Amino acid sequence: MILEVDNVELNFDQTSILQGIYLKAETQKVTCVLGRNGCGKSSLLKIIFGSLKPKYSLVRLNKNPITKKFFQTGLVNYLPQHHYIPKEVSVKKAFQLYSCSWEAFLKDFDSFLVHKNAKINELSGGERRIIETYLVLQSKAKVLLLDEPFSNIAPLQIEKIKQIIQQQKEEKIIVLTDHFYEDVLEVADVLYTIHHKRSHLIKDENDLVNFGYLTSAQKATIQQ
Ligand SMILES: Nc1ncnc2c1ncn2[C@@H]1O[C@H](COP(=O)(O)OP(=O)(O)OP(=O)(O)O)[C@@H](O)[C@H]1O
Repeated sequence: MILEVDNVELNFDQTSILQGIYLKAETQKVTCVLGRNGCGKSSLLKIIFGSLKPKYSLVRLNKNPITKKFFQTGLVNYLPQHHYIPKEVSVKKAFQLYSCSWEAFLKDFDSFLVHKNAKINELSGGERRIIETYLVLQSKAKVLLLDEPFSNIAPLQIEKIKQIIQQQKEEKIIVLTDHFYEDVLEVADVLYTIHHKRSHLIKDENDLVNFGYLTSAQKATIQQ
């Protein structure tokens, strides 16, 4: 499967945010977007998902234009930056609601056993985020849009999330953005940055310096 988003043009009031964006994502290749705060990464994911209407955009799946909001097709799932599971729902109920196996989850995240009967808002922010990320990753949707899946998560759990991303990419298109750039670089098969409103395909870490995302010193640390 191939997802393409083309010619995105987004303005908020009189301010131009995105212009002429192109992004291509495929199954078996995790596609990542890096960029400075406020460059429009979350907006781009929302535009693909269909929850933000830009001035112009064209989303195609296997070359076929998506003519309605993408989320209405049931083919796409989206991890927003904010919590999305209603706070009164119990942890166990959340797994039922999202048709996901609690037992399978415990195999990867055994420390959550004690939270089985807790309400979701009784968990820490990071614990809640792990569950929300996991439920999106395990959903039946063929296209997954992940906005900051690594933020607020402890390193050991990030490794688990990355392993699940690697498993899921075999059959799903995954587009993700996060500022944990070392983790992003590790999972990324294809990498874009948004710079001066436009998308740029990244060839290597030098590009990330040239497009003003990393300092030379940060680049040197990655290469060690
Ligand atoms: N609803 C809105 N109304 C007006 N401006 C908005 C709105 N949503 C986002 N913006 C602006 O659009 C720009 C892009 O925001 P967006 O959240 O897409 O950036 P981002 O790259 O995801 O940032 P970050 O890395 O900080 O999460 C920002 O300047 C933001 O202030």
